[in-house]
Amino acid sequence: MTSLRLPLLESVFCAVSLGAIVLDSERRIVLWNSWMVKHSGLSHEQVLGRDFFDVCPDLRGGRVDAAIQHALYNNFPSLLSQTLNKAPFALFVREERIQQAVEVTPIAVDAAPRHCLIQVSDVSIAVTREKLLREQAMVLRSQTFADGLTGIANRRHFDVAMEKEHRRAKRGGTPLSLLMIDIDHFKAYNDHYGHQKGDQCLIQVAAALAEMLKRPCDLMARYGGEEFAMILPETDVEQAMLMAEAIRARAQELAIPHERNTDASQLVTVSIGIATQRVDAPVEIDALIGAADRALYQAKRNGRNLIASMLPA
Ligand SMILES: Nc1nc2c(ncn2[C@@H]2O[C@H](COP(=O)(O)OP(=O)(O)OP(=O)(O)O)[C@@H](O)[C@H]2O)c(=O)[nH]1
Repeated sequence: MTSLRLPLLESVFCAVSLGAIVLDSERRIVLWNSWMVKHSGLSHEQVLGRDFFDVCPDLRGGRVDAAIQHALYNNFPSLLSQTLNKAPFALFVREERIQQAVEVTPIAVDAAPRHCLIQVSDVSIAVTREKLLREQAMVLRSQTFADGLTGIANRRHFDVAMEKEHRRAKRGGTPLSLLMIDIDHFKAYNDHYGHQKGDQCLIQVAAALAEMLKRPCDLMARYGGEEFAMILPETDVEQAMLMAEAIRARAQELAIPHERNTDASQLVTVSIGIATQRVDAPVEIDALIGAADRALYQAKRNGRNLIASMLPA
């Protein structure tokens, strides 16, 4: 019976679709199954009886080495973390290195010192699927925070960023400015040139103004239909004024014709409202937004293509 069982066991080991290697207590290879032959390109004859680290020199001193020592000398099994050991063995499928999960288990052997079994599973499909899912999640996340028309940050992104920057400004004792930017007479633009041209105008203005932001914490978002908001951390009133003037000028420089604009240029122009939270006078977010809105209204009332500033109360 025993004489039948050994060849049967060996056949089973060779038939399984994962890598199986058995090492004796001297770390010599006593079993190297067909899966290993197929994917390593090393035949039984080339490996059996040889020192494991002569066959796989790259693994010497690494995590697989430590796991083998644990199994042989401390009788501890190990499961190697996949994130740290993506593909320790040089195993390939169609010239692609196989992503691996490796398990090292001590094995008690009758009348001989302990051996160990190394199991290598191909997890390439799972790893690829996981990577794809992660990428899809990132795309979805960026879509959730991006405006569908202009591609800049949307209102939700603005709300999250505003909360964060407001907290940061309070904690760090730094000023925080908010700009509300609105295209002048945009209803008339749509009526005159059509909604599609209106969309193109929004895309062009959004891209040009967003490009002006150079610091990583600055954010431009589409706040409403034809209204944009800019969060400028660590920016005081004077700096915000300079930025707003540069934005106003940039919008006009785009030279988008707007025959129905009351501005003499007959080009698309923007009005801008500024509100700044001073270091010595912190306010709630709503108060800051309210002040920027009122300032924008003031700029419109004063004639458009203008900038106005309000103190948040
Ligand atoms: N094409 C286009 N138009 C939009 C979009 N969102 C809002 N609008 C239009 O923007 C216009 C905004 O008009 P109003 O709020 O009356 O203001 P306005 O005509 O820009 O005038 P002032 O702001 O006072 O200078 C409306 O006609 C909206 O239909 C959009 O995504 N695409």
